[in-house]
Amino acid sequence: MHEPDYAVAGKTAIVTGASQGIGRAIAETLGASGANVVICSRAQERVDPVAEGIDEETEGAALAVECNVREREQVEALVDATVEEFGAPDVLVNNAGGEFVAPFEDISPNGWNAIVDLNLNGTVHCSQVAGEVMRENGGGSIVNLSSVNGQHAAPGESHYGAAKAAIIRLTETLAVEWAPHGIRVNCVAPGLVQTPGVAETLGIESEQMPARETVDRRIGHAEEIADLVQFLVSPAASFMTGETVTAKGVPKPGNSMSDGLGLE
Ligand SMILES: CCCCCCCCC/C=C/C(=O)SCCNC(=O)CCNC(=O)[C@H](O)C(C)(C)COP(=O)(O)OP(=O)(O)OC[C@H]1O[C@@H](n2cnc3c(N)ncnc32)[C@H](O)[C@@H]1OP(=O)(O)O
Ligand SMILES: NC(=O)C1=CN([C@@H]2O[C@H](COP(=O)(O)OP(=O)(O)OC[C@H]3O[C@@H](n4cnc5c(N)ncnc54)[C@H](OP(=O)(O)O)[C@@H]3O)[C@@H](O)[C@H]2O)C=CC1
Repeated sequence: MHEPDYAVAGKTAIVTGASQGIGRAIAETLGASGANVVICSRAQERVDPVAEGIDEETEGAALAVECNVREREQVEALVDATVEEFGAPDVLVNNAGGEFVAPFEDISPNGWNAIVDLNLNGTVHCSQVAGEVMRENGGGSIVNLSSVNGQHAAPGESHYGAAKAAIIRLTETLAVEWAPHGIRVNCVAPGLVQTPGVAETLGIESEQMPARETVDRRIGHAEEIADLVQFLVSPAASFMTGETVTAKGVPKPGNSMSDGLGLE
């Protein structure tokens, strides 16, 4: 009888931006399933406790590395540290990302570059550097974090939306280019998920629906994105590459809008 295989035990996974929020949930989920997890953020003291928790409370092992994904040399050091500690990465989750909400006319060149650099170029650096090791090692699996903002327009999200849309096309292109190397590349596009970053950026502090009338779905949990990522990097998703999977919850009862986020 066939049983689905969601196993990641013994795999080596790099998760960027894992000091909190979705990245932390992904790292803890993979660790709980027995993966060796390498996590990074811009501050060593913020990733250390997460790695300690994974080491102490899960089957998996963890290594915490300070790495700003916008800096190519730091990404190279991250991958070097991974290889030294656990061997070649089997999994890369490009989760580090962020934004500020502002009208297009109020975004300075530096502000635009900061968001594109973090979300898009950070994904490029990590994919190129880790991808090289994966190719030499005979394969792997990459998951990129896009957003519903990469699929639909929303006011105040021009820079972030452009970067997250580009990540979707990058996912598709790498899936084609790296298929011969045994590397699957997929993407997840979450709707609104309760994280410290969202609380800070959008001022949403609780499970309550945002005040904005158009947002008609409940806010997601980071673990609901982590479970999807685990599926995508597992053997159960061996027939999937180049896909962007949206996870944005079901519309509230009685809602007649086809897109529950109200984004056009
Ligand atoms: C309900 C809806 C449903 C919406 C439906 C669902 C949508 C989900 C939305 C959630 C998305 C998330 O990603 S939530 C996670 C968000 N978390 C975060 O963003 C926290 C992480 N933030 C950061 O890392 C940073 O603050 C980040 C914004 C990337 C900038 O990094 P830097 O350190 O390089 O940036 P800074 O030096 O601070 O600033 C760089 C430039 O950006 C400008 N800048 C910074 N903040 C600015 C602002 N608010 N307005 C204008 N400009 C700003 C500065 O003035 C600088 O430009 P100059 O003055 O010209 O020099
Ligand atoms: N939450 C949501 O509603 C949604 C989130 N997303 C995407 O999911 C991902 C995670 O979001 P979320 O958990 O909400 O974000 P948070 O802001 O809560 O967490 C962001 C994480 O990224 C790290 N980080 C930020 N900048 C860098 C950098 N330059 N280099 C390395 N690490 C960095 C932060 O750590 P530190 O500060 O310690 O460096 C932190 O661990 C992002 O890509 C986001 O765009 C997409 C759709 C919806």
